[in-house]
Amino acid sequence: MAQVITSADQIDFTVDERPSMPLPTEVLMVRPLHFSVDYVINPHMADQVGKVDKIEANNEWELVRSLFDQVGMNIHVIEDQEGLPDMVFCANQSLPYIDEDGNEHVFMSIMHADERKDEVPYIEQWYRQNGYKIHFLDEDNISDFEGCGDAIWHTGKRLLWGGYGYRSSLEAYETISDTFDVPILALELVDESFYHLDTCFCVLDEDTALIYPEAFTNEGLEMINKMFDTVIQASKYEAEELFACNASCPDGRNVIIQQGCTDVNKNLRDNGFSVHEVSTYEFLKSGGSVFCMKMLLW
Ligand SMILES: NC(=O)NCCC[C@H](N)C(=O)O
Repeated sequence: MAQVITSADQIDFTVDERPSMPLPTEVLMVRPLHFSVDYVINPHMADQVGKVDKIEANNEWELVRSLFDQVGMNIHVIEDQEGLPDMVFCANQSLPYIDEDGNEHVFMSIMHADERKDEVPYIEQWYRQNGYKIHFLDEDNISDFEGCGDAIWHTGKRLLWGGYGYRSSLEAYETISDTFDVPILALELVDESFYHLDTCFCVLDEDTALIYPEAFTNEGLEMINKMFDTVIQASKYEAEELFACNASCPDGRNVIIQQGCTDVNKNLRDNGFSVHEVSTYEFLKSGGSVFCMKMLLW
């Protein structure tokens, strides 16, 4: 039965009580040969049309890839497509899941912007080739859902966080919760610079999150504070200009993050995390950084 939770008083379990889910071991990445800013679908892209340095972008992408490799993840690479300049952001076209019997499932996204809709079948093809059970949302009743841009697994737990408001609809989470049989803690996003949950919320381990508080409602903040023992807060500068919260911590220990997030990085180290900085400046021009440049899988 679907359980979509929108306020702290509806949460009738603790994180410890949720069944465990294996940590991801695999990473899917899309090589950005055709990456550019060709249109404006989020505030970060304004004034950046035509301004991507493609060679630099490829160098940055290689360094992101090598960091995931260094922290022990297995990497799978597919090629992007001409005419789909945002395909590199492969957190967005799907939401994968591993069930208690070890079967792999995926929900395919309904992209909010027309410009990105054609990315989804290419990613779907990869899942098909790799034996996933593929699920679809009902496009007649659900207007949009942008995968792990908005739907983020609680590290090591059968528990999902779901952002909504700009790119994903709250209704999508009913179907997902029902199909995957997991509760979903739904967080409304209220600042368009933080248009995906992964721009303002990063689960670091079972007990720790990194957030930009101003992107949420009070109800949302109460849920976050109820479920995490430690909540690290990013400043407006590090969150908005450097995408600090778009970091990735695939193993609950190593954090891969845009270069220069000085205050956040100190906080991460003080809390026992290993910090790996990387430049994603070319991708920031499009409104993305480390987290959205990959998909974590099992
Ligand atoms: N934050 C993410 O998960 N993805 C970044 C997507 C950037 C892309 N230009 C977009 O606006 O959809």
